[in-house]
Amino acid sequence: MTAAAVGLSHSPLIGKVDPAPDTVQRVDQAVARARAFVRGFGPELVVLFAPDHYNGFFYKEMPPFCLATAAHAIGDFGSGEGPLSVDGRSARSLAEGVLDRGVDLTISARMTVDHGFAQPLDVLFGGIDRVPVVPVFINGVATPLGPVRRIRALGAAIGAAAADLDKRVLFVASGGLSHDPPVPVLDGAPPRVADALIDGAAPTAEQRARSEQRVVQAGRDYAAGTSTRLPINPAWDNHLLDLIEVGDLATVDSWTVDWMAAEGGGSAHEVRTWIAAFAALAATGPYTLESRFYEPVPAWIAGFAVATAQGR
Ligand SMILES: O=C(O)/C=C/c1cccc(O)c1O
Ligand SMILES: [Fe+2]
Repeated sequence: MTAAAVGLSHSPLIGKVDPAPDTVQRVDQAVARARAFVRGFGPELVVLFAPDHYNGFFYKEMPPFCLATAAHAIGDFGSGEGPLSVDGRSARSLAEGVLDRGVDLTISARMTVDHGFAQPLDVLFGGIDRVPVVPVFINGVATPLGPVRRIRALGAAIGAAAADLDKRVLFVASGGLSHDPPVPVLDGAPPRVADALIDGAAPTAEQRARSEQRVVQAGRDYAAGTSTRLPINPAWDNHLLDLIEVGDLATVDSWTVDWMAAEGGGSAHEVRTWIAAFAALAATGPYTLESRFYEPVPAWIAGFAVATAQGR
């Protein structure tokens, strides 16, 4: 088995609230490099770790993480819509391998996913149905969140299980790094919002447009420097990238949930996808970071990072 990994921040604001052209150009270059890396690697299977933003997972039942044997994307913010090409056989085999290794995995035979999954598939592969994929949802917003060491354990179990597949496997992380977008919070939410977060009744087109517009406005406020939300934290973001670069993921085991949110914002826990993906790669053997890009992009409400790593 050969393995590689790509970490890629996502933002639904890309193309909607854009930063200066030179920033877009630098990001485009980093993404083009990641795309070339993926083409060169030629994955037979992609294990995609991504969060959800109350489009597929709700408080009625909110697992800390969940692996899909089938999935479809809703197409929020103009991202890809429709079924993902889930490799059901590999998905079941990974699920068994993870459970055998003592990590209590939830599975979904009909996962609903949003831009968190669709954007990296669109960006890296040109569509959501172009490559055999096993989607793995990692909760990064719905508190209470469990200790991050459990996410590293999940990643390590998935990596070890993937090593039994005899395939070229690419682990992809979607999300982070530090960012604090206006994602709703259940604690103290008015009854109408609480019901939506718990039951997940499909919003009307009008409601969806309103909530997407709220995020767009938040991006404009960040870009203008008038946002009252937590700023992007480049020092924290680069600290995580340093740990990933030197393969010292065990350090995150001592990070507390509250400290991560205080440093990186309400959605900083999307970095759990990075921790899972690189722990998965590390479980297959040592790796080398081939590329690393980082830039804070307030207009996208994202500490925006792109990294590629090759198993040795
Ligand atoms: O409100 C949402 O659905 C998501 C917003 C958002 C904004 C910026 C970066 C992200 O990772 C997001 O998920
Ligand atoms: Fe997100």
